[in-house]
Amino acid sequence: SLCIQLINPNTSQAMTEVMAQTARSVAAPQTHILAVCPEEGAPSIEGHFDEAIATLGVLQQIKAGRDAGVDGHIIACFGDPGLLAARELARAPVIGIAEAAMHLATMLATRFSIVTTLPRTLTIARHLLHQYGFERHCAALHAIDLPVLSLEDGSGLAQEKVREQCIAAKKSDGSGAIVLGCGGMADLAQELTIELNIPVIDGVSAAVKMVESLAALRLTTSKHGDLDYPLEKPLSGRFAGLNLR
Ligand SMILES: NC(=O)NC1=NC(=O)NC1=O
Repeated sequence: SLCIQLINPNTSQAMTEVMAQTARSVAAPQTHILAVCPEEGAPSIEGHFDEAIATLGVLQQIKAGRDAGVDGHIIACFGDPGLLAARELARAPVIGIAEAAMHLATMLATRFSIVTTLPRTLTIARHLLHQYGFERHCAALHAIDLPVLSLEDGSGLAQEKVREQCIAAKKSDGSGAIVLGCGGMADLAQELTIELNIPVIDGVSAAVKMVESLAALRLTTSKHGDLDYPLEKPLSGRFAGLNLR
């Protein structure tokens, strides 16, 4: 059996639960989802500053998962915060939900659109497209202009805005698939795929299946070169716990 550590980099338990439920709904029968979030940090991640704060918590969770011997780690925030640092620390695969969703979209359509939360996080999504080499595959990016935690306020307003933006994107962007740009949207993808009749992709689900695939192929994070374990040095104070030895 497989154990996949699902890390919500923000500290909102409700969002962790939404992702965990979606992850478990697509996981293979023998796959266990261990859903965690940092003990301290930001309740939502909505910019470069929040991502910097969240990265320490992500690394602490990666270390804990590594010590627990998990078979893979998922960074479940659309900025993929700390992804490469996490890959240095980890032995098992580390998948970010943005890269996972983007990869799947490129296998299903020649162009995809992204629907995310606040306009200021569009820049972060653009940076990831550049980093992953998907700029030419992304036709357009849209924001619902609501904060991340509006997805958890129970009003359904954010969910309706996501739906409206997806419908508009399908009509206007000339893209054949849509990537949902927030971990908190994980539970919306399947219904929207049916209603819009195009692939609407959630990165949490995509990442679960990618970790399962990599595990089945016995492929793990390369430790040759820049993703080798961090050089050993006396980390001090709150960072001491990140020493691998
Ligand atoms: N673009 C985003 O909404 N990123 C996110 N912030 C969070 O706290 N979780 C996300 O997925």
